Amino acid sequence: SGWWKAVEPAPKDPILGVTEAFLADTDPNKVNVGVGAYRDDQGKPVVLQSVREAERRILGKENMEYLPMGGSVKMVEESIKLAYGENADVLKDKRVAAVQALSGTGACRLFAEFQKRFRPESQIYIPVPTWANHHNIWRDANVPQRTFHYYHPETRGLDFASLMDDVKNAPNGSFFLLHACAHNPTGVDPTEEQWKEISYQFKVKNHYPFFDMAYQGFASGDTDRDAKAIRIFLEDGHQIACAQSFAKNMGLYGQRVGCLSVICDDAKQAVAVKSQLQQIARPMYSNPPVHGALLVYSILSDPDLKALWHKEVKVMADRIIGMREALRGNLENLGSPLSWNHVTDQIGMFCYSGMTPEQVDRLTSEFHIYLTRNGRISMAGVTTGNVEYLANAIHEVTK
Ligand SMILES: Cc1ncc(COP(=O)(O)O)c(CN[C@@](C)(CC(=O)O)C(=O)O)c1O
Repeated sequence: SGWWKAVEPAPKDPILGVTEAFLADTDPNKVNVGVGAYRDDQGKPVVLQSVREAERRILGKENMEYLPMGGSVKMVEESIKLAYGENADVLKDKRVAAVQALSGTGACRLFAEFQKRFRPESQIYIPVPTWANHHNIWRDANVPQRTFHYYHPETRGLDFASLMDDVKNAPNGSFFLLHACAHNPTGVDPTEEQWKEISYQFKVKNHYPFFDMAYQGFASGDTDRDAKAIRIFLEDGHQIACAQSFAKNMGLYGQRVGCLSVICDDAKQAVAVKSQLQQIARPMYSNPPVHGALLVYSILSDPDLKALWHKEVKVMADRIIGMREALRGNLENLGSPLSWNHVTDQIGMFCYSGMTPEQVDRLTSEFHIYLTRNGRISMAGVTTGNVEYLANAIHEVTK
């Protein structure tokens, strides 16, 4: 007779469930290369110095008032400058409707709800593979999903030809989800030339580009370089939308700081669109949290803190690139019969190893190494201390 007796246990989240299993494991050699959260070479989480300095500066000065439904206007202004470039025309012309969001997830969800409300007949084309939660977000927003080719298993690279076929064959005016940089889970990004071709074809087809930029700065260490796809689409005159996250590039994971921006025809339309985004936020969470927004604003608006942050984000990116080289080198030194070039060709947080779910299961059961069953390795969890152990285990299950 219980009210909720029909409620079944939910399935484990394919990503966050890995962390739970890792934490439950008592083996001293256990390694977590599951969730995409940065760790230093000692395997410890990092709070950036720029963040600690920002905390010091706001200590005792922060109020506890409600933010507006659209969040911190000052933080949002800094955030879209980071995405679009300080001198972007769309900023000068005030054509960007932008609101603070609950990190990247919240920004994606706000857009999905906005898309459903104002383009009820639209669908969304999502790359294969993509971040697992993208499917949940557009499902819960009741936006029908289609897929488009992205990853090429044989080359472990981009299947550009098939991607372009799908872009050309989709109905005119289709919505596409694009990862701006550091594609999750494959680590495979289009080249600048390929982005230009994609942008051109989107013009021809009048497709709508929604960019999820969860790793700006984290991929190459350079925030402008990681925003290259967005800048190309802007130059070509596309009206894009962009979800930003400060979880990874500022290490503000649990502060839930992000931004959703939608480029409009003109300033008047941007005001209207922003007001509608706020209407969606109000019944969902009313208004976003203060603390993280103030940290982001403090860092991006202060030249010294911003310069320090740029240095720190490059240190994180460089450490990961170093671990890619180390992992590939160890695998090659072990005499692996497979090619591991993709470990260093891929970019950002993740290496899409190509291992099968069964091989992943063996890594976990025999070696206490935790990663998602699609073979994605969070390179941030690799250290000089565990890279040999990891390479040996991968070699054992793949040879
Ligand atoms: C492409 C992409 N978009 C958005 C997000 C959302 O992050 P945020 O809401 O914390 O800003 C992630 C995080 N993906 C992680 C790093 C964590 C997760 O799954 O939530 C991952 O391990 O894939 C992501 O990889």
